[in-house]
Amino acid sequence: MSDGHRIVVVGAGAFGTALAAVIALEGRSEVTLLGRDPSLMADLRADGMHNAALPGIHLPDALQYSAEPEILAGAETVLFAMPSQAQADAAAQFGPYLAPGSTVVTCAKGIDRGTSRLLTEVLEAVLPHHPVAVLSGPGFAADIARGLPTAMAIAAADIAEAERLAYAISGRTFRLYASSDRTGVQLGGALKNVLAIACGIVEGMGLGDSARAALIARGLAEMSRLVEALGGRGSTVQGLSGLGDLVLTATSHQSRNLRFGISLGKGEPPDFARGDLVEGAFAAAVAARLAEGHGISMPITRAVAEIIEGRLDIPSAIEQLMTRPITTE
Ligand SMILES: NC(=O)C1=CN([C@@H]2O[C@H](COP(=O)(O)OP(=O)(O)OC[C@H]3O[C@@H](n4cnc5c(N)ncnc54)[C@H](OP(=O)(O)O)[C@@H]3O)[C@@H](O)[C@H]2O)C=CC1
Ligand SMILES: O=C(CO)COP(=O)(O)O
Repeated sequence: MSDGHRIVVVGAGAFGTALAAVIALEGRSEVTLLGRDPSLMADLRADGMHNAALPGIHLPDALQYSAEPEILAGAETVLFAMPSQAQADAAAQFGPYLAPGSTVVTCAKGIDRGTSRLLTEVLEAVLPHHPVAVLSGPGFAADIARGLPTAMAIAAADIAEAERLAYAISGRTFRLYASSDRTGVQLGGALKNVLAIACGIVEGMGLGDSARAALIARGLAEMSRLVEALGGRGSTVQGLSGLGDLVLTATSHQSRNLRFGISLGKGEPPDFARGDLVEGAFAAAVAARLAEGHGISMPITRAVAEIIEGRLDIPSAIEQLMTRPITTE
């Protein structure tokens, strides 16, 4: 039975559809998936399946679909599940329809490229009268939508708000842990994508699993330095968003960021058969710029950014990383 909490998930891609499906499966909150394409939403309603984003996965009967932004007026909580670089536009587009005081949760894993700002800052600038929370952590959309056990983090400035959201969104297969560190939780998601690309390069070049483990551990140190520099808690990235998500995406071929890195490592053009979104390819340069601006060392992130921009070849990047001055851990 629903507790009467109403949630709208905006963005009918893989993650938005999976989140809406898993919330509907539990039935604790009423949930509507809001997409921009009316014909897609009509097809989802008719077929109970999103063949483009989540092929072969049945969506729960309780899930409702809409292409009408007016539906937002009835929601206490709104999840923004579009890509990072679309979050500012989405806030401008959907903001006027939001119910007063409703909470907006960014579910994207990235940093705004145009402004180098965190997504919470981007959303707060456009939606100053709405609390802004962050959902991030390890979980592939297909696993979540299939009802496989998954755990993620949800962060709000007010921990009581994070706990309220965790309860409203969690279910038997999808478990959210509450946090008050929005900076740590969102940077954990954004930066792990950059490190997954690095691990893909290592895999594509056949450099071995030991190199991958070193990247994961040293990458985690980079993450926590940037989190602290931007006012978060370094220890946050030792949790689900950060280490948890890095282990997942640095090792699973389901990850688009890992697959992109593998292509780079093999010297092949990336295979974007379905126009795959590779968030780390946007985040690398922004994170490297932020690190430089704050005077902190993020050599792996910087190398990934320079490789993607074509300013550094992979053998030189490896040489640079391996010949840095010997230091303490
Ligand atoms: N896929 C996954 O396993 C996971 C993804 N994420 C994160 O979720 C985010 C989205 O990824 P994912 O769902 O995979 O991406 P997809 O490419 O599958 O879907 C993105 C969706 O965003 C919609 N969209 C784009 N711009 C806007 C806009 N301005 N307003 C409303 N909707 C918009 C698109 O709608 P349209 O079709 O109308 O253009 C599309 O449906 C990323 O940041 C990703 O890192 C997080 C965890 C897991
Ligand atoms: O963030 C994800 C799982 O937690 C999805 O990773 P990719 O975007 O690399 O596919």
